[in-house]
Amino acid sequence: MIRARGLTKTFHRKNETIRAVENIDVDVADGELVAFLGPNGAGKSTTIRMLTSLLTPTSGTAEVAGFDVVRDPARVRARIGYIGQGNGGGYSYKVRDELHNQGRFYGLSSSEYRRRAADLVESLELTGLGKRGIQSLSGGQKRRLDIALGLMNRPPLLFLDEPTTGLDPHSRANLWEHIGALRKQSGMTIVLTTHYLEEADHMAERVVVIDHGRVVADAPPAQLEREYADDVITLVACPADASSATVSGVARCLPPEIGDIGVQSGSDGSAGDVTVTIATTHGAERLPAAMESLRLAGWSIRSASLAQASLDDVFLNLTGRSLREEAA
Ligand SMILES: Nc1ncnc2c1ncn2[C@@H]1O[C@H](COP(=O)(O)OP(=O)(O)OP(=O)(O)O)[C@@H](O)[C@H]1O
Repeated sequence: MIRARGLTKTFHRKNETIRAVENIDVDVADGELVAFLGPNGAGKSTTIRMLTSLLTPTSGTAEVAGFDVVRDPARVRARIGYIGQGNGGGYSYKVRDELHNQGRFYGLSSSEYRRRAADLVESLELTGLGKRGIQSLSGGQKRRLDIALGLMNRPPLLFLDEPTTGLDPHSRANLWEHIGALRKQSGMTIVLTTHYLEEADHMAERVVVIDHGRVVADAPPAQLEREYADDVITLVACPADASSATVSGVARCLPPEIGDIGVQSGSDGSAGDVTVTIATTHGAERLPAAMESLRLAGWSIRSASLAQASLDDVFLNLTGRSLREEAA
């Protein structure tokens, strides 16, 4: 669906040169859901705007839905839906009129756009709102209307630029349910931008991490977490058998291949405890083995916890900065 090579966009403002996107290669297969993840100003929207033919690349090439974005922008636009960051509907218009107008812009016949609008109103839970002015809709309803507008032409490829930013958690979950259902119905390919880590983690099949205009990683979220971050097991133990359990021996009783082991005397609860941390891959599988090894060495386990690697850890390890903190 998408094949971009060396995509670059440089803006010139007064005496300033802004390298918004530098040399991005990206491929998206038919039916995939890919998230572009990165902090504010990373270049996500600029990339999407080049892929949707709204911005001309400074250099590089992109084929989208089979057509070159520079040579054949009209054919690209006929095959995509694009939902930008702002709400697309005109505020003084009514929901149904906006949908019908969108259908007209795409050259659908009157019966076609009426049928399509009715279907989308139903599947995006906008039933009963057709005659409502757009300004009176809630944030979640407005965003669902945006998606309906982007889908009027039945595009095989949908671009969503921060679809859930500004929505409360309930509306975000609800929007995702709708996107998931539409995807199931139509097998649509989706490319979205987000800085919500959980969203990229749970919804996307592949995450393209973008920082300072460059792709710094591109893989399924689980693979990124395996390759660029560790799970951390924390065990708090106390000696069950004082004769064999020594603080200095605690690391030795764990198999060395389990991961990077740290040992500290004491815990929040008691100075007689020992706190063991293990940075490792596949933490969930290794946790029981670590507990068993400690038990066999004469420790009794007071508590065990597992912090699984997240996309924020991935971002931190790749860039030295926390995406979560930057977003906050
Ligand atoms: N039209 C423009 N003129 C000048 N600079 C621009 C223009 N559009 C974007 N930029 C700059 O390019 C860089 C990338 O911006 P872009 O909007 O692509 O980032 P983003 O990752 O989408 O950020 P956000 O998450 O905040 O939307 C930023 O430094 C931005 O200020």
